[in-house]
Amino acid sequence: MTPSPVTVTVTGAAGQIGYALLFRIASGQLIGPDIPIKLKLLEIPQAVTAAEGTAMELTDCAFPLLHSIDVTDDARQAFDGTNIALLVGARPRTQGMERGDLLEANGGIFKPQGEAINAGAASDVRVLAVGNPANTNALITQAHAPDVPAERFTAMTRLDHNRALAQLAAKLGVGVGDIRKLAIWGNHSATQYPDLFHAEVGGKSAAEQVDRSWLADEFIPTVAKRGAAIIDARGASSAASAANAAIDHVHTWVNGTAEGDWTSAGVVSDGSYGVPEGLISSFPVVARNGRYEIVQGLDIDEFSRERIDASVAELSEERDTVRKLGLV
Ligand SMILES: NC(=O)C1=CN([C@@H]2O[C@H](COP(=O)(O)OP(=O)(O)OC[C@H]3O[C@@H](n4cnc5c(N)ncnc54)[C@H](O)[C@@H]3O)[C@@H](O)[C@H]2O)C=CC1
Ligand SMILES: O=C([O-])CC(=O)C(=O)O
Repeated sequence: MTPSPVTVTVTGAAGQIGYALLFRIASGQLIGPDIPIKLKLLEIPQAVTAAEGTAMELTDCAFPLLHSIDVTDDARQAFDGTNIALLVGARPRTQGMERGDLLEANGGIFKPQGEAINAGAASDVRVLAVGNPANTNALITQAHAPDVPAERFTAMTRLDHNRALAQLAAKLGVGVGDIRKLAIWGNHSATQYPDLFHAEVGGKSAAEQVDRSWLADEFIPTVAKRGAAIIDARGASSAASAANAAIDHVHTWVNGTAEGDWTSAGVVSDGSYGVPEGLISSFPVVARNGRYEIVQGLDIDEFSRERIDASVAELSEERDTVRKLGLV
């Protein structure tokens, strides 16, 4: 028997991540290879025609799993019945814009989307904020969807996680598949903390296999500033790697992490590791029974503590700013 279709909403569908993401979703890579997909694409009015063009190309792929495609500029319609909401469309920072201006502009996008999710999404909805500032955009969305359990709102730090895996694998001359238990903590920003102290390579501590100066002066800044390095090189921000990470995030959420491993995701803090309750911060997480859970009981040394605290302080400041703006 064919499983019933899953409805996936993608915002910012006409953007560069949207173009790298939609074809992979429609081909069955988001959840599983047998599950039909109903796509709902949300764009601003000026970009609806471009999104319709992408929808025409999706049709032309004749993907067996692609059940239907709706394109709209109406958030209520886009999130009606949605099971998985990928919030990609966001207001980018432009010249002269302060952080507060950026948060306010994004509040104008994510608040109505939260309300629309609250009003019409399926009862099992899962939400991933990709658009930056991803953690605080997820928080704003969650604040406006009080009827949806808070744990369903997440922010994407899987790209940072994947970047960290690739950097460590190259350094040690191993495959990314040989690395376990790496973690990104905090904000999806340059303050994030990629943590090797619990990571294992070949069953041994990763931190013990690299020297401290490489870890502190090369690994951490390379991972944390990778987004900016891509913009410098490409003249545009990461798109295919971001789409890939969004696929990974949802696939793991639905299908689970491997035994003895974990991944990284921005999830609502329950106060673990001193991260204020309610902030959407990246943690090491396992996915079990369709839920992301924060890995508990890790020892955090002084080196890690300082860096986690600095990134979490930035998240708290962002929350204070959006509170003052009445957005949460
Ligand atoms: N969390 C992460 O790891 C990463 C996040 N990003 C972020 O993802 C976001 C999207 O990136 P790109 O696709 O490259 O940007 P883009 O500028 O190519 O596309 C964004 C699209 O969003 C649309 N949009 C704007 N407001 C909207 C609204 N209210 N409703 C629906 N659509 C709306 C725009 O019309 C545009 O088509 C950016 O905020 C970027 O900074 C990018 C890479 C990694
Ligand atoms: O800075 C950006 O817009 C892109 C981004 O988040 C990343 O590549 O990590």
